[in-house]
Amino acid sequence: MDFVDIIDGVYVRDLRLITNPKGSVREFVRRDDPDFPGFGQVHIVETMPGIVRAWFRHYRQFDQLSCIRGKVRVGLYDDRPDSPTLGASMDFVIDADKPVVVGIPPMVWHGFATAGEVPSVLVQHNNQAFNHGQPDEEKRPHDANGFPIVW
Ligand SMILES: Cc1cn([C@H]2C[C@H](O)[C@@H](COP(=O)(O)OP(=O)(O)O[C@H]3O[C@H](C)C(=O)[C@H](O)[C@H]3O)O2)c(=O)[nH]c1=O
Repeated sequence: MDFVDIIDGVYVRDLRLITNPKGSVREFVRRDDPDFPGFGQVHIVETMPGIVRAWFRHYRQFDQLSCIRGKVRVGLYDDRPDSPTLGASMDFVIDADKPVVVGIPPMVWHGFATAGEVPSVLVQHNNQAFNHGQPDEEKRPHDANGFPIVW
């Protein structure tokens, strides 16, 4: 699942999964990636079945995420007035067994939900550290008006 340009600046890039009798290895983010946005922090997000985490957007922060357990539905919506893909949305499922990295630029609305019956786990790299006093984040309810994706 390699796709780009459905929403300007978003990408979904396949990660190589190396498996052997010991288990598996995958590279997530490298500083020599052509699209490396700079290091901020890495954090892990577990989400229970039936839970929707949406909607969010960041003013300055670039997110990169990958599913490392279970499956996660990802929804993205572009309402940036100056974007060539204004109005576009993406709605797809990522799977720990078919690893991808999803890149989400600042100001693109995004949300996640566990797809399936087991808790999902995302590993997330952001190009800035979470500011506890003043998060670089705007939130809307998952069922807010004006979004083209129904969770
Ligand atoms: C991202 C982040 C969050 N937090 C705190 C802030 C809250 O007190 C708590 C998360 O609470 P909750 O699970 O209600 O969060 P969501 O509203 O689902 O959103 C969070 O998880 C989704 C998946 C997002 O991508 C958001 O960026 C993130 O804020 O962890 C931290 O202490 N450090 C961090 O780096």
